[in-house]
Amino acid sequence: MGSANGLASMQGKQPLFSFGVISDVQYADIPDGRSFIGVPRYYRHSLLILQNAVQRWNNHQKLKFVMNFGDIVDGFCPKDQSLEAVKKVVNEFEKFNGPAYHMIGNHCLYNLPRHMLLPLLKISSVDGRAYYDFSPTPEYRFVVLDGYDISAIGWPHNHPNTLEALKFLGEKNPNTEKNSPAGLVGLERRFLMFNGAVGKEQIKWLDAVLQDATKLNQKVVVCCHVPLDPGSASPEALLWNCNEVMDVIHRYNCVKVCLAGHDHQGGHSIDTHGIHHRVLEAALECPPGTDAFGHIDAYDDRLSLVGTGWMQSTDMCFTP
Ligand SMILES: Nc1ccn([C@@H]2O[C@H](COP(=O)(O)OP(=O)(O)OC[C@H](O)CO)[C@@H](O)[C@H]2O)c(=O)n1
Repeated sequence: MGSANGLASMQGKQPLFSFGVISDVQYADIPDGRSFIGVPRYYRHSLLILQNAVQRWNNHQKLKFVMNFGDIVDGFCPKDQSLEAVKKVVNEFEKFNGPAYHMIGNHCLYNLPRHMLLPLLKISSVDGRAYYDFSPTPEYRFVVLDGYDISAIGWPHNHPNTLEALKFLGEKNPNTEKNSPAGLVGLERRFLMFNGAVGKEQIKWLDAVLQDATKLNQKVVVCCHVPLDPGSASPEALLWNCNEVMDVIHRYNCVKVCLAGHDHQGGHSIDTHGIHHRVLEAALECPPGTDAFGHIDAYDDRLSLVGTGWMQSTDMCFTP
C-alpha cells in the first residue's frame, strides 16, 4: 500500500507544482472478469476509483492538472455502449477543477476510432495523431507520446500506419494470433498487436521538442501509455521501438522522468542515463474497497509520487 509520507514532504519544501495521476481505468458496465492470464478485473468498480480520485484531487486544492495514462474503457465494453462509456469516464475527469490531459491506450482504440476518440479526449489533432506537449511552469515541459502511432488498431484498415504495423508484426511475430508472444524470447516478446510504435514523424517532433526544452533549460517528463524501459515493465508491455525512442531521449539531458501505464502491476527503474521510469498501477485490477491513484509533487530536483492504495509512493530524484 502507498504511503503519503514522501521524502520531499518530510523535508517540508514546497513543490513547484503538483498534478494528479491515474491509469488503466478500463471501465465497462459489465460483470467482473479476468485478464488473459487470469488476473481479476473489476470493470464497474474502476469508475468508483476514478470518482474517489477526482474527489481527493479537488480536496487537495493545489493540483494544477491531472494526467490520465490511457485505457479509459475496456475492450470488453459492448460496442454499442462504447461511445456512452467513453463519455461517462471523460465526464468524471471533467469534474476535476482544472485541466485533464489524456493519452490513448489500446483499449481506447478497441472501442472507438481515432477520429471519434480524440475530440472526446480534447486532444487536438488534424490528422489523427495523438502526441502533444505542454509546459505547466517555465521550469518543466511535459511530452505526451502516441504509442499507437504505428499500430494495427485504431486506424482505418487501409491506412498506411495500419499497413506498416501489420508488415512489422508479420516480420517480428510468427504466431497467427498476433497478441500471442509464444516462441518469442526476451525483449522480442513486445512484438504483440496490443502494443505499437512511435512513427518517424513523431520521432522527429520529439527530437525538436527536446532540443527546444534544452535551450529553455526545462526539465522534461515524457508520458506514454506504453512503457519505454525494460527494467520498469514486463517485455510483453513495451513499446515496439522503445530503444529508438530512448536513443533520442538519451541524446539530451533534459528528460528526467518517463511515466507510463499499460503494465497493470506497475514498476519503477532507473536507466543507464539516470532517467526514472515509473509505470503506474492500474485502477482496473483493484479489488472493491481498494484504490490506485495519486498525485505527483514536482520539485527542482525530483518528482515525488504520493500514491493512494495500490499505487506505490515513489521519490524520483535527479540532477537538476
Ligand atoms: N498472451 C496474451 C495476452 C493478451 N491477449 C489478448 O490481447 C488483448 C489485450 O490484452 P489485455 O490484457 O486486455 O491488454 P491490457 O492493455 O489490458 O494489458 C496489457 C498487458 O498487461 C501488458 O503486459 C486481449 O484481447 C487479450 O485477450 C492474448 O491474446 N494473448
